Amino acid sequence: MASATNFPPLKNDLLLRAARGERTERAPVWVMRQAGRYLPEFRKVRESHEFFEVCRTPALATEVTVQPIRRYSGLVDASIIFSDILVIPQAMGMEVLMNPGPQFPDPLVTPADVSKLNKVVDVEKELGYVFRAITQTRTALNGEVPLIGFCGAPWTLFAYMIEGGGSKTLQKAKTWLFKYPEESKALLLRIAEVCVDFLVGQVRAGAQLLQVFDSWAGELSPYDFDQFSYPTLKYISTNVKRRLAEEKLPDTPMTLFAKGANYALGHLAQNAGYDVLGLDWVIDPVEARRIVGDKVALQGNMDPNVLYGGRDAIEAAVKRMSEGFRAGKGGWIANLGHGITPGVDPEDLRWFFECVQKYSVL
Ligand SMILES: Cc1c2[nH]c(c1CCC(=O)O)Cc1[nH]c(c(CCC(=O)O)c1C)Cc1[nH]c(c(CCC(=O)O)c1C)Cc1[nH]c(c(C)c1CCC(=O)O)C2
Repeated sequence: MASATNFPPLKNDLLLRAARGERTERAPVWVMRQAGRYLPEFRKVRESHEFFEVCRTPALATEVTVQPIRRYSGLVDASIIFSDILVIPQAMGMEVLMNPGPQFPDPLVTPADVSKLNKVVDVEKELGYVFRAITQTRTALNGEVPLIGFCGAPWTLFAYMIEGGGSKTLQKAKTWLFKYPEESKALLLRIAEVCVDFLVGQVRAGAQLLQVFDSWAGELSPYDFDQFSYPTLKYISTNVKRRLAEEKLPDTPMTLFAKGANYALGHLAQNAGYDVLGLDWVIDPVEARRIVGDKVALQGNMDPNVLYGGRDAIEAAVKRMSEGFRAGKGGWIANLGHGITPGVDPEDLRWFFECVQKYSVL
């Protein structure tokens, strides 16, 4: 396997220091989905290339990953590789379309359908294009900011694979959990194994921080999260860290964004094995810090819709968020509480970055 070394030296390590729990001089800032449709330069690339074509073509993935770094040069402190969480179901043998949301023409209906998935997933073969995109992007970034790699969490991917796309109730995926708990746990573990190989490969290719997106964690009761999602999240952090050490790869900080699972914050901080917990906007920063103690860094958590409220609203929200996170101990990475949406004016996002730079100073 290709091992990427000798990248340009990193000039801005705020993100990595905050992820390790340091109270940095100001908060590093980036936003989830920062490479996306709110940017005209992204829409331009998408005019002539399908979504998954961009993911699979390292030169295009590099270009769109770097777009927000170029536009907001000096204001944004991290890049995240352009890809999607659904590349894992694809690697496992499922077809996924994006039109405009995700759609699986042949979702898993009953546990018998699991036999249709690839028995063994060779991530180098199936997802090598992500690794090549990471290596190219890391070179193109020229050390300006660190590069984040990511994957979807097993529960969220399981839900997509069974629902066949987005869903309001997750009725089909939950039917599996409650009707076929053992088969569900076995499939969740299979997905987790692919996540581990995929994340380790991303570090080998040049990713400097890893984020796991459990976007649908909040749909589970605390008990069911503990039964079905938590064990796979723990499995991922334990095995990624073990493998990185064994393979003498850099010890890489890991972020867990378990959206809506604020009921589990204390437990996750104590036991899940992640360096950073991502927060949605439904929890107050001071309260979140009180719950997690100084065990982890926190990331988040402005409501993405504040970006539609105009400059004064953005400034007031950033000021309040900064005061909350900076009042407590530990590291803080400023971000939104979920992805930025397509209708945001890029100049309003610039203002958000400027406000973070102003108000997060210690
Ligand atoms: C659930 C989920 C998905 N994908 C992802 C998640 C977890 C985060 C979350 O909860 O939002 C993660 C993701 N998707 C994308 C990234 C790229 C990196 C970045 O954050 O800039 C990342 C980290 C690109 C994308 N992934 C997608 C787009 C838009 C598609 C397009 O370009 O036409 C982008 C930029 C498509 C996508 N992909 C997915 C959905 C539901 C959709 C359609 C809805 C939407 O557009 O927001 C699945």
